[in-house]
Amino acid sequence: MPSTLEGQITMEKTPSYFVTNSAPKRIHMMARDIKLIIVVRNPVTRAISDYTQTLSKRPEIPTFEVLAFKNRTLGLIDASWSALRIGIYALHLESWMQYFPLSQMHFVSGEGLIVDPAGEMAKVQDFLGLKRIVTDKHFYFNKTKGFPCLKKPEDSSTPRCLGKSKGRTHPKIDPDVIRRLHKFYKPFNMMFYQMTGQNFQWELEEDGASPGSRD
Ligand SMILES: Nc1ncnc2c1ncn2[C@@H]1O[C@H](COP(=O)(O)OS(=O)(=O)O)[C@@H](OP(=O)(O)O)[C@H]1O
Repeated sequence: MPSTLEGQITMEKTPSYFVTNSAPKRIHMMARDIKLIIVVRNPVTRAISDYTQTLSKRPEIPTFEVLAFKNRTLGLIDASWSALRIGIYALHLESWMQYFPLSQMHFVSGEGLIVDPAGEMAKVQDFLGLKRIVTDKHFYFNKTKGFPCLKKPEDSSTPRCLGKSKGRTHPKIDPDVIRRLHKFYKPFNMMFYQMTGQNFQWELEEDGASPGSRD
């Protein structure tokens, strides 16, 4: 990682740190005053997105419905399947809270990032103590992509959307499985809202009408 000069902030992005048990202690040893940004979305949609990504690389894997259960008849969810385990945010956050105060953490709503990217970016910039440089002016909604894109990135004069692997169409999942997963996550989500003091309102999405969700 390059040295950070006066007036610069060094950023590092590794989504898997949030769910790596050893990460909080190691990061605390490296820089205890670090600021942590965690992007979270409805864990059910997150799991389907995760599965979609794996499926694109390994089309032979079993269906989502098969992988999600230890025993489907008994309704026993396989919480050890990484696509599902990652979404138990309260569990992962607990390890971080043993080393870092909440004031050093900022939670970005994945849904908010799609419906109001400038609003989420304003909160990120405030958290980092930066001027609100990135605003509404920087985004436009790309109808073909179905997501917001950057009007004009720093290094180019043409608009830029995220790549093809972001915002892929998800496979259709059995609605009963979706319902069971919502039920499974509900207590963990409640715990997460309590721990963060933020209500992400994922329970309102149980009818499948989540903002930005195409499941
Ligand atoms: N602007 C914009 N354009 C495209 N996609 C967007 C955008 N904002 C948020 N998203 C959502 O980001 C999801 C992919 O994020 P990932 O967590 O897989 O990214 S990463 O692997 O951590 O880089 C991706 O999930 P999928 O829809 O499942 O592909 C999107 O829903």
